[in-house]
Amino acid sequence: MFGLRDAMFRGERINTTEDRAVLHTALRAPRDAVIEVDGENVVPAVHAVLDRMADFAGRVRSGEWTGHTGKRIRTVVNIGIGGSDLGPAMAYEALRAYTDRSLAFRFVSNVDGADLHEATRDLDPAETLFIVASKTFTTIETITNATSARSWLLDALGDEKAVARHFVALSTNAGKVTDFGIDTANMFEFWDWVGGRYSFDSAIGLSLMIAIGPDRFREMLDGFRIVDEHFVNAPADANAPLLMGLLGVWYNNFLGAQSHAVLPYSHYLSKFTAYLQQLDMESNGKSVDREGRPATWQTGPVVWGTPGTNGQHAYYQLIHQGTKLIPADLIGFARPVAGLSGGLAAQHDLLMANLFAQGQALAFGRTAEEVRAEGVPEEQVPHRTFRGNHPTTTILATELTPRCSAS
Ligand SMILES: O=P(O)(O)OC[C@H]1O[C@](O)(CO)[C@@H](O)[C@@H]1O
Repeated sequence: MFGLRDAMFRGERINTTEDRAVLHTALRAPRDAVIEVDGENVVPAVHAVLDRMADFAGRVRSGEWTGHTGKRIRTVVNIGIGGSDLGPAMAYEALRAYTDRSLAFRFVSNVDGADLHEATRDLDPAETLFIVASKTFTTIETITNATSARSWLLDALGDEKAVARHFVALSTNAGKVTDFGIDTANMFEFWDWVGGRYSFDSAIGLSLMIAIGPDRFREMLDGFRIVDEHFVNAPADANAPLLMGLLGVWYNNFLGAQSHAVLPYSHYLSKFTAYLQQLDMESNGKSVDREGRPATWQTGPVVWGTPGTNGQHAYYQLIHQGTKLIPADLIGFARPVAGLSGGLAAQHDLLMANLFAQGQALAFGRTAEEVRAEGVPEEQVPHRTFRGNHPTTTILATELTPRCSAS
């Protein structure tokens, strides 16, 4: 495992089926780092794109970048799917408290025309910027939605030249971007060594950078880097990514768990589990090993969950009292986000009390004796008993900030 980890950080082609490096970690490397792919240091190119993104994001945020008619951009619509949607959409929600509230952001992914319709029906085309996010620029959903968005814009503005002010592309494929009709001057590139599901701190994060600003975006990259360095340097028995991975192997293969619940006690993390589903299930959705031989072990669980406390009133019953073993991660923050005040900030204590109570109940359950001691009639005792001993991990941070969100 450590050998593969180190090969990954060195930029070796550990993705053997696509013969590629797996180097999303280079996206958050400091300016003076040297990370080579095929003998070329990729860090200067990473920072050149980050600088271009920062310049563009700054101009949209300040109003200097206007639409074709000279109106200020008011809404940014990201069109993408999979990693080109889930990452920026999740991070935008997570960091909403840090976003420029004078701008609106929408994320369109589904090829169902209703998605684009609902995202644009109340918008003024002259004030709308579309970001077409696609690593390959061949994905049918994204190209279809981008084509429809261009028609929507041109129907209103009636001039092909408007496309240059209202469309930018995020991609590795300059040829396809040009074929689509977006000038490569309006393209922010990334590279084939960035896997789609790991891409939101590449150019794919442009919508997020416009929302939170370049400085906050860089703080987020710092958070990623802290975890990268921890993963490389921490000893095995204190290495959080390693331990969490091993716990997954343990639950799945030795305790027979079929799924893994991720339960954030933060409304801002409402899209976190959906993002993790791609990260984990697209990565581990395999039934052969690296050499193509049938796997004789469980490769990955079904990842699922929604924010607490909503789930408590829906499916927690099955976690506590059902017949299945469902390991769970409970995620919470000591402080509410800065934007909350008064009674709404005070509700944070109630939220966190729920998290701690759930962790306790899942671990220790409620024995028949405890239930009887509460005066529950004997015939009700089996129905009120919780067996406990459900594996959980409680992940606590001080506050949901850009740096912390990446960790
Ligand atoms: O960014 P693209 O090339 O449009 O791909 C979108 C998504 O499709 C996939 O390739 C798989 O369907 C994902 O890995 C990727 O995130």
